Amino acid sequence: MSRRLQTPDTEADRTVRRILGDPEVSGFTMIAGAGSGKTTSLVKALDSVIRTRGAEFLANRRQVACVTYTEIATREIETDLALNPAAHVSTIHSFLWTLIAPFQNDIRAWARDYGIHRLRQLEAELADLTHRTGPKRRQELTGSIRRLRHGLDNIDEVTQFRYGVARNYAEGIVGHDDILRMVPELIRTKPLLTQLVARRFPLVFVDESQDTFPDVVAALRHVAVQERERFYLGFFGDPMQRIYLQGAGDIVLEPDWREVEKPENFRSPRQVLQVINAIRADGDRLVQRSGLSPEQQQEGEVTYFVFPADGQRVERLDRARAWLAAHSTVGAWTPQDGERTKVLVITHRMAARRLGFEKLYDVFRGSRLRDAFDEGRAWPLTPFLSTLLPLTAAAAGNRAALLPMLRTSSPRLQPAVLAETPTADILNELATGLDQLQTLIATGGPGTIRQALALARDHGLLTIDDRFAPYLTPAPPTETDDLGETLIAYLNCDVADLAGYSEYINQRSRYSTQQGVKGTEFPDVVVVLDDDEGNHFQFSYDKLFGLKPPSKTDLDRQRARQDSVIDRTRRLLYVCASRATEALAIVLYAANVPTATTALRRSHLPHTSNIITAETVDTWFTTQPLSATDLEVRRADQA
Ligand SMILES: Nc1ncnc2c1ncn2[C@@H]1O[C@H](COP(=O)(O)OP(=O)(O)OP(=O)(O)O)[C@@H](O)[C@H]1O
Repeated sequence: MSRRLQTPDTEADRTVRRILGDPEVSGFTMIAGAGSGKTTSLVKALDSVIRTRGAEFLANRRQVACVTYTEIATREIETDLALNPAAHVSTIHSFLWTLIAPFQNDIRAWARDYGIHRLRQLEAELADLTHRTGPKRRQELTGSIRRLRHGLDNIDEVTQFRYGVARNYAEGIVGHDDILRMVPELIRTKPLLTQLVARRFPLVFVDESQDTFPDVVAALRHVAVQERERFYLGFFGDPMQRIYLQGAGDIVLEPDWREVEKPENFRSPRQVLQVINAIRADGDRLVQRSGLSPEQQQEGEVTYFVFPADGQRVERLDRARAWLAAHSTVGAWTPQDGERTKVLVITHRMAARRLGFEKLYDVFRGSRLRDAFDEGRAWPLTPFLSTLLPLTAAAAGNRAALLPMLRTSSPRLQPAVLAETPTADILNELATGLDQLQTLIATGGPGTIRQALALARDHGLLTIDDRFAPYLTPAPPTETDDLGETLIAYLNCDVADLAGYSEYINQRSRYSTQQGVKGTEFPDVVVVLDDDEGNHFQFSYDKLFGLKPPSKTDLDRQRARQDSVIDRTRRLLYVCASRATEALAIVLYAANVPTATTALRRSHLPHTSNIITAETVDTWFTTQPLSATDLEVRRADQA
């Protein structure tokens, strides 16, 4: 039985089971703090539905749906449920696609309408440009208009629409953003679809509801209201853990929904719980108490470091970890302890340097794809992350997985092509392409990203996004726009660097972004507070600790009780600090160390009486034999 299912039931779990069977209730929200066991309760609720209604669902081709925020969460919950076929666990995009995929004509009609609407918008923008607008924006708009027109001209030829990251109607690809717009809209406007959702998925549970898109929440609410007798909706979330600006935040209850409380915390040791309650005191003031008995709850450990924000950040962080390994009474921190320690960074430079993708980082840092790069969803990287790297990994170790993967990615394995070309020829061509791709990735070198994409396109391993087309020719354009410059620089990078980036984005390295760490937990956590020379506009630890004055916009927003950069940063710190199950280290990089040290001491944060400085760590470090130093930490990271 899974770890989550083995935990003792809480009052909340019993309440959920009771209201799942109550005809007067058609939904609930479980809004509770970090580590309160929301995901655990979600798994238990799924398990309860499977046990009570699983056989009936399977006989009628129905399932209980669980919508998660990340692929990693999907895999975890599926494992907890032993892949039970009565449950459908998926990310929001994939769930929405499951709902709409059978309605190919509706997809075509929607895509045509939306395409025409978007085309008008782009054409109007182009017409409104004045001579003061630079040539780059004009080129970008012209390119978008040309691609969209091409898509609309060919949309009637598409035999089967598929779901991909970037929109390409000519190839039948509906993009990520389209799905988020299209499916909620169709659910709300097509009564038949509303009924079918309820019939196919009589219960839908949504995890991380605070970050779920408001349109999706509204569409599910619409189904709940329209199909009240047949449909049940459960939301699990925590507004204090909202990371994304577009998240739904609080969920307003319908009259027949219930609010299930879960006041305990089962994850944090005593000192860490004091820290996260203190962070939350400046937010919604929710105070958690431990759900464990005094004997079960550990004391834990919290350590603060304040270091200068200079060129020595990475080295100092290594030394801090070595220092912790030598001084900590709780955490391990040492390289030998493998997976125990997670370092949470807000920008990626530190991880990029250590994991060997600094060139990629630099390419995207200056581009408007920067946020998407940070979150692992920049479209130029998608061919590698979602197709080519998994394909080469499967070719090396799990060949049985290859064909199903190629069936999804390869345009040569689509029914229309298969009907005209001998399958053996197609498979040979794909195998040759894969062999060459493996060799290219193993060899690497400048410009191999361009070579790998051209190779994948020529051998039909995947459909290449239209936007690459001008840059994959032997003579790419010399005059181009911002995006073009980013693409050229990206294509000139080394394909071997993508491995480190992929490890990182998929949370398989020792580093993780603070934005991407929700829902997880680790024994020892280092939270790096670094505004990285003030370039990350959504978050600012300097503003949170009063080291930098709020801007006029921040003040206006605060006065209007709107979400400000300070609120967002506080929530980010809350998410990060609450990941530690044993020991927490907070490393603040500051322009002025004495001021930052004083600010930290004066903050509400507990255990700040002994803040470790760079001098303390450096002095200790110089007296250490080499084996205890950062070299060991560095070697373990690279391994
Ligand atoms: N009833 C329980 N008894 C003991 N431990 C529990 C119980 N429920 C959850 N836990 C443990 O507490 C930790 C946090 O649980 P879980 O991840 O479900 O919380 P969460 O509320 O989803 O967390 P977060 O929102 O912070 O990601 C896990 O290690 C889990 O095994």
